[in-house]
Amino acid sequence: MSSSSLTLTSDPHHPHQDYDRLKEVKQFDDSKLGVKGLLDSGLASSSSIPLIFHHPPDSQPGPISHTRPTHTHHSIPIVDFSAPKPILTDQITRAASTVGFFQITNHGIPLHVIQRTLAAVKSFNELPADIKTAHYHREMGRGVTFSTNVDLYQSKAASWRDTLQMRVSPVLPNPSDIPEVVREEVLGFLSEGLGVEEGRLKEMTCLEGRTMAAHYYPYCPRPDLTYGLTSHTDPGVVTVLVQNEVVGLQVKVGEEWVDVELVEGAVVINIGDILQIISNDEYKSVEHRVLANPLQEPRVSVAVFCNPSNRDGLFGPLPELVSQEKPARYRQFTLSDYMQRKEGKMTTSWTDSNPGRRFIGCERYGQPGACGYFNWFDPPMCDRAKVVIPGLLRSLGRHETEKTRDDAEIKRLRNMNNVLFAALVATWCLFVPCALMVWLNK
Ligand SMILES: O=C(O)CCC(=O)C(=O)O
Ligand SMILES: [Fe+2]
Repeated sequence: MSSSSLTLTSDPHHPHQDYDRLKEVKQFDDSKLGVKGLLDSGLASSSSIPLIFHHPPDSQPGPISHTRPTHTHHSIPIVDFSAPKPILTDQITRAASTVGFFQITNHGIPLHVIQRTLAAVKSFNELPADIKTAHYHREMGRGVTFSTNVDLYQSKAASWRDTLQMRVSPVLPNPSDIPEVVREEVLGFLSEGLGVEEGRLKEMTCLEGRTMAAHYYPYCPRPDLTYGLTSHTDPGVVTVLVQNEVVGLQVKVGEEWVDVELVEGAVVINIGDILQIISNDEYKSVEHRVLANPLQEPRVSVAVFCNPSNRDGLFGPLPELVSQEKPARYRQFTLSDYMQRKEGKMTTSWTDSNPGRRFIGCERYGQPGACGYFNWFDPPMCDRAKVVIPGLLRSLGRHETEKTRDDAEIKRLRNMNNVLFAALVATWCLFVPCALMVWLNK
């Protein structure tokens, strides 16, 4: 679909009589324009953005100051990585067990590497629309997706952001993938801060499943109505993030939303849900969000999520952190179960147009009241497979019906056989004594 044939409702007071949100979300997604394309095609004006991006009035951010950061009672700790080890362990442990976020400086990653990475993400998002649309899809099984909001069909309102997501482990496509060194060291400190062996988290494959999300937050004409990224916690072990010079990331500390201050060259680290569980609640996975960008300059960030790569092993609070005074707060779970619960259930489609193609969707997808989350896991099927597979399935179905009919017939004949045999036996039982009597009476 081209931008000229895309019409999206904008006015919240006069929505089109038959405004169908899911239909408009799908039209927008099928257009493959992304938020940046929407903006460039003039489908969002200085005073309005499409209704699919409007968050419910009670959760809208309201007026946003162009001169943030705002002053709050709290701030996100900045840890100087060149400090002596005991100080580092203390600072990182303290941050991880309170606000769940910290920034590190003097980590040894050259500033130009960070800047180059962010510049590459910006350039990709600013490529001509026809080149970018070729990359736009949300099939997670391919390892790379580019789309507006990974949870576009799951959330109640879309957010003003396009994301390129990549699985970067076990094979790292780019050897200069920045945050690795830091990530390894930081995990070492976090293990030590927990009082467990330095390599403990690494041993549990906590570092090995890595996904990178490169976010692009273009200028939003109505940042008071929508978000760049809604409030969430990260599901994994830790997230390592670099951001450009446009603010927007906020962390919830108590009842306050605290801006993550811009520190040139710093790397932001936050604790994810799995580390909170493994640490038996010593470390905190804290809610954070990104405000829609009110500035002409786009906000760019690159996050690397570290997850255990062993999806079928059991995870839970480390035994050395469980005691009578501090019993286990969580039971053991496998990562597959955990992710399915978080993301939705993997199901295989058997429709004629997508026979055998797997998708991830919320339970009861398509039924009234269900969440509407749907994501193909497998790539699209070729036309020949769409003809051949349903044909084979129909033929299999026919054979199964015939087999069921044959089985029923065999059963009927067996029963009849049994009846006849019983009749034969009965006849013989009557005939033999009769014949014997006749013979004896002779
Ligand atoms: O863009 C950002 O600064 C935050 C990204 C984030 O929180 C995420 O991808 O989970
Ligand atoms: Fe996050």
